Amino acid sequence: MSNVFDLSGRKAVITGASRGIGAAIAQLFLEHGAEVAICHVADHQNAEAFQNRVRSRGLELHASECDVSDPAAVNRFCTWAQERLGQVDIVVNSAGVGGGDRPFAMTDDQDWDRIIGINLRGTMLVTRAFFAGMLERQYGRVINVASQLAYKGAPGLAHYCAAKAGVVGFTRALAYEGAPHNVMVNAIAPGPVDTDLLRNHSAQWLEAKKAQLPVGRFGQVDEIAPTALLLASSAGAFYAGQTLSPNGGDVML
Ligand SMILES: NC(=O)C1=CN([C@@H]2O[C@H](COP(=O)(O)OP(=O)(O)OC[C@H]3O[C@@H](n4cnc5c(N)ncnc54)[C@H](O)[C@@H]3O)[C@@H](O)[C@H]2O)C=CC1
Ligand SMILES: CC(C)c1ccc(C(=O)O)c(O)c1O
Repeated sequence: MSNVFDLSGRKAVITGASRGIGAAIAQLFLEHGAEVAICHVADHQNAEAFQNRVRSRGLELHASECDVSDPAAVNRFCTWAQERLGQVDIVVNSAGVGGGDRPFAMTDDQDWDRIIGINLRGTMLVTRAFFAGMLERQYGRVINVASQLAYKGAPGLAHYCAAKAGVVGFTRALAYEGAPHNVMVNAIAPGPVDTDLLRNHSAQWLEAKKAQLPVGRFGQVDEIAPTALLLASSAGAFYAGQTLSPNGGDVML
């Protein structure tokens, strides 16, 4: 019987995947037969531990450092990934940073540029490095990790919410260019997920956040990764320009 979630023979690049949501997606893709290259920033310990875990199961994970907001670093990383994988079929833009819960009036241009640079510009840079090749080969999947805060907004996170809303818009626009060529561009907009990024917030912030959630708890990374597998595999072949929200019912569209 065919497995519509099978990724055998597929080559995937996943940014921000030394830990958290990106790592869970990389793990699931490997388990479904994909060859995977990841990047991270200054997180060698987690990246190596992840590689060792994968190797102990007889699989191989390519990992490198790359700041996705730096065009030169992105070019080097994308060339490096293609040397290891060959033609890349799937790109998952998961690299992201939060805003530190700082009121807008206290932020400066540097804060804004950093958050937009990594979350939005980084998504664009990495996608652009692979998009033309996907169009040429008439096959590709781009999966952008946004956030439900793109819809909800949140105090102290104006730059982050703007960046993630930008990712949703970028996803829709690019889907029009990709879909006629079987290059499907979609996004995932999770609710709050228990990762280092979320744990950066104060205990008080986290308690208040949890109390707002219909399910009364944060998501786990393994509850987000299957949505990426759906969008990456033949099971998701008819999705274009969509933003799917595994969010425990916090935002219902
Ligand atoms: N944790 C959450 O509650 C939610 C997270 N998200 C999004 O999910 C994505 C993943 O977040 P988490 O796994 O929670 O974060 P995390 O902090 O656990 O992992 C972040 C990953 O991104 C990498 N990274 C950070 N800056 C980078 C840069 N400049 N270039 C390349 N890689 C970089 C880190 O090295 C790490 O591998 C982000 O885009 C985030 O905005 C969306 C909704 C909710
Ligand atoms: C960790 C980031 C800043 C974050 C925090 C909270 C939510 C949420 O309440 O939905 C998110 O979606 C996030 O991306």
